[in-house]
Amino acid sequence: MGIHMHQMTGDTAFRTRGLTKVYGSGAAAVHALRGVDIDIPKGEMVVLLGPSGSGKSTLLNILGGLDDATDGTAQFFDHDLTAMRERELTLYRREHVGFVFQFYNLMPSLTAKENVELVTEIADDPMDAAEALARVGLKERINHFPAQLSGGEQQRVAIARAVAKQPTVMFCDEPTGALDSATGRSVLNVLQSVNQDLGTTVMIVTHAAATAAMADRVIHFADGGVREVIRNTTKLTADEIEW
Ligand SMILES: Nc1ncnc2c1ncn2[C@@H]1O[C@H](COP(=O)(O)OP(=O)(O)OP(=O)(O)O)[C@@H](O)[C@H]1O
Repeated sequence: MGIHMHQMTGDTAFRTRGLTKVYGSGAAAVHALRGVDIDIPKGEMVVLLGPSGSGKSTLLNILGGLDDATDGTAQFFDHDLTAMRERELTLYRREHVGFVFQFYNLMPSLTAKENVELVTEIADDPMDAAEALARVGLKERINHFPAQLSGGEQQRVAIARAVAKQPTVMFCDEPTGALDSATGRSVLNVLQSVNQDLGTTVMIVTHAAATAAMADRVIHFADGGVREVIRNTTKLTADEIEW
């Protein structure tokens, strides 16, 4: 496989087979993933639900190239993530992946625009930082520092930062976990528009079960495995879901 992965053949963004993750060993071993088989078509909005400790974040971290698997395979289009070395995973993350976490991870000493520019400066074909911030509704706030922004606004800066690199996929781990319901709704609205307008595949791990109504596909996790996958025939908008 080449260093650059611009060629992405097929319509399946992710395919895992027997994906297994064991942390530690011996008596202390934790089986976080016990043989996960999933297929995620490109362009979908996917929501992962399940009890605490069921393996959702572990799956997201492996698909995002942040962690390695113990066994099994995880394909990103026709590239095998589980066969990649650290350097290839770094390039995969840089070129294709946007991350959004519960706690926004913004640099406090940088403005909203500068926080986004941290990413656009190293991306291949980035969106203009101001444009990314306008897309998440922060046109008037680009020169504010994180401490001058609300939680929801800070999360939208984090989303703008992820979106600005024009990633193939966005992984969001509890993106609304620290937000009240109205603010959470505005963040989901932004993620929905990224998925619909830019065609970005979006995967959201959440404890907010109502979010499932926005998804194309809902994956229910339990005990390190997939318990059920539901495909929604109709989707609600972020404004329509009930919290
Ligand atoms: N770095 C690690 N070292 C050891 N065990 C870990 C590590 N990361 C996760 N685990 C364990 O793996 C299991 C799965 O954790 P994971 O974070 O994937 O679950 P989750 O479904 O995302 O949970 P939550 O909803 O609480 O975030 C848990 O038992 C957890 O304690």
